[in-house]
Amino acid sequence: MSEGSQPKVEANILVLGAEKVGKSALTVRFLTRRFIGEYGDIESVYTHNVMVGGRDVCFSIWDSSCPQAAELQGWVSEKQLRWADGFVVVYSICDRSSFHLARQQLQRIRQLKRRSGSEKVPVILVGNKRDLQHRRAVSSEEGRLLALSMNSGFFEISAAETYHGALVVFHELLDLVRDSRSSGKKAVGIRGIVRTMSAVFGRRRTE
Ligand SMILES: Nc1nc2c(ncn2[C@@H]2O[C@H](COP(=O)(O)OP(=O)(O)OP(=O)(O)O)[C@@H](O)[C@H]2O)c(=O)[nH]1
Repeated sequence: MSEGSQPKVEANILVLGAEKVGKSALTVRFLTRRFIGEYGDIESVYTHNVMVGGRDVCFSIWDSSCPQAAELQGWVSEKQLRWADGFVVVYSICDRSSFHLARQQLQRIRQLKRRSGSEKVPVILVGNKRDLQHRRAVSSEEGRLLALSMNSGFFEISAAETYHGALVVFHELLDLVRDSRSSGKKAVGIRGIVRTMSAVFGRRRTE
């Protein structure tokens, strides 16, 4: 099939994280290649059509706003979880409390996704504001270890400094989403084969 006639890839991406970590800055940088500086607190879903690796991809990106109430800070709603194919969990390397919140959100995503039977969950942990080294409060090692423990991807970027960091995060997440879809199909395929085999052999044993 020529590349042109391949169906468009759709990916719903939920961007999570504490207040002021740079969720909007990361999202807008990916959408527009630009860093604006100040963003409204409005929660938005953006659609972004782009070619990735020769494929037509439609990203829907939900730039979530962090719940105000402290007890809901680590909250990820079932609606958000059902909507999202992949997750970007953002913290600021200058803000330890945002790193702890990221851990809570990663745990909640895995817990809820496991309950729904999803083994592989496409998630990227992002340590933002890497340009503020003099104010660093979370080491790269801590970020890498948290990502490893949660079986998620990991990048330290600066949405303020470059477009490339944002690009890599969303493209890597797209790969994880496509991998999880293909392994999901394989799993169904394998389950289907096992069911057929057991139906055939099972029937023979009882005949
Ligand atoms: N130095 C630096 N500042 C950043 C970076 N990314 C975002 N900021 C600043 O951090 C502040 C918050 O950025 P936002 O993108 O609004 O953060 P947010 O997580 O969407 O914030 P809420 O919508 O309140 O949850 C703004 O003043 C941005 O200019 C970065 O990479 N480096």
